[in-house]
Order: sequence, then structure tokens, then C-alpha cells
Amino acid sequence: MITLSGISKSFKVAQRTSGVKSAFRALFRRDYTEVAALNEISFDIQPGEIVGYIGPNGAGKSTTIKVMSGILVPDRGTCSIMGYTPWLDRVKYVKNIGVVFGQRSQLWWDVPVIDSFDLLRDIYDVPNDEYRNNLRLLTETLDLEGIIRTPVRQLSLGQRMRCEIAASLLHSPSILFLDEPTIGLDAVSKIAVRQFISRINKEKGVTIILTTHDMQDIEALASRILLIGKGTLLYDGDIATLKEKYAYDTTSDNETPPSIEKIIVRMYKEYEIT
Ligand SMILES: Nc1ncnc2c1ncn2[C@@H]1O[C@H](COP(=O)(O)OP(=O)(O)OP(=O)(O)O)[C@@H](O)[C@H]1O
Repeated sequence: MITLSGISKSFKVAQRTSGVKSAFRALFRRDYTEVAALNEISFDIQPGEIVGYIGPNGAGKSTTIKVMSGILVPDRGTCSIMGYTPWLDRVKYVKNIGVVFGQRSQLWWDVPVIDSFDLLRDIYDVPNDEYRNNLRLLTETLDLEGIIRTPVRQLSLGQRMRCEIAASLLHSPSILFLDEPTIGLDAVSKIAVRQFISRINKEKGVTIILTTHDMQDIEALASRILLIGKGTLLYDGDIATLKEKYAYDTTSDNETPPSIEKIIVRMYKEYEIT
């Protein structure tokens, strides 16, 4: 369903130094450095999987999600998702995917949530019956009834995040990219979001790629993880195997068996990516 092969992406970043002299010089000459965000990333994801995409800050997770959702064009490599190349077939492709960036909103700030939903229905050209059914189901399961007529800017983070997730699913996508969907949520909201993600995966077979720094998200949802560090894919395998491998590892502390959080910290150290 998803195949990435040798995806590389770098960014050209203007060097800025402080001081009036440097600012003046920068008007005429800019120095650039290149940041290699992704280096030959390859993996396959099958329909119905929930994959945890993890790695430390700046590892390249969001860049990968942006490439997979067609927002960024890689420098090299191929990406085929449901037969589409995301950045080439954007218009047709986006009907098949939902994307949630925990740190950004796809909802219009000043209007009631329902107006954003209606707009998304028009953008994605969702048939009326399908839209009504999805809206009803999402309103019930994500408990949106009391907030759907409120402007987005008046919502709490947890309320907004539930609306963001609903917004990403109104057009019944087969694939959902979740980039830090539980960031900043309280314990109750986190559990509610996790339960919902698990439910749409089980009941609707939605394939989910989840980036998160919250290892409890991973523990609760993913059976497979992809570990990325400094733009390179370092581990691709199931969590059960990792747990077996580290089952009797008591080097970091006395926790036996170690939690997934401890295992990941250990892996970050082993791969020298912290
Ligand atoms: N638009 C951009 N311009 C320049 N550099 C960028 C840009 N976007 C990302 N980068 C750089 O690419 C690298 C990977 O960034 P990315 O956002 O993919 O990391 P991440 O794994 O999602 O990190 P985090 O966990 O902190 O969100 C970082 O070094 C970052 O500074």
C-alpha cells in the first residue's frame, strides 16, 4: 500500500549572523548550508497496519510525513502510495489520505468547527450521504456535540485535537498520517484519542502512520515501529521482537521487563542519535 524507496531530502538554510554589519552584508550576499533531513529512506507498509514512526527531535519524521502526504517533493527516491506518487498526483491522491499535524491546524480559526467541516466536504467533494454519516459517527465517537458550533480559537487544545482528527476523516480516507496527535493533551484526552485511533483501524481498516514522542501512544497502538535518527532509518520491526531482545536488560535500571520507553531510550543511545 505504501512503498518508499531511497527517499532523500535536504533543505537549503540561509546562514544568519547577528549584528548590523552582517545584516547589511546579507542584503548582497547570503551564505547557505545544506541540512540533510532524509537520507535514503525505504520501507513498505501493508493495508491495515498501525506503524509507529519514532525518533528524536529533528530526526526527519515530519519531513517524511510531508513527503508521503505530497506537501514536500524529495530530492531523490520514489514513493508509491495506493499507486499514486503523492507530489505528482496530488488532487486525486489527497482523497485517499487524512493528515493531522498536532502542531498545526487545518481548521479555520475564526469560524465554528462545523463551517470548517462543511468547507472540507466541498474541497474533498464528499457525497452528502457519506458526509452526513461520517459526521454523525465522528461527532458521537469523538464527543463533538458540545463544541462543534464553537469557533476554533475558543477551543482548548484537547477539544481542537478531537476536531482535527474528525476533520481528517470526513472524506473516509484509507490512510491516516498522524504527526504527534496527542501532543499537549491531558491523560483523559490522550486515552480517548488512542481509543478512537484503534477503533477506526479495527473497524474501518484504516492504515495509520503515527509519529509521536509519547511511548504510551506507541505501546497502546502500534505493533511495528520504524526508528529514524539523523535522517536515516535505523530499525524497522515489531515491538514484540524488541521486547524479547531487551527483556532481561537491566543495565539502565532495575525495571524488568523494561518499558517500551526505556527500550527506545536504550536504542537512541545504541544508535548514538540522542
Ligand atoms: N523547512 C525547513 N527548512 C529547513 N530545514 C528544515 C525544514 N524542515 C525541517 N528542517 C530540518 O530537517 C530536519 C528534520 O526535521 P523534521 O521536522 O522532519 O524532524 P522531526 O523528526 O519531525 O522532529 P521533531 O520530533 O522535533 O518534530 C531538522 O534538522 C530540521 O531542522
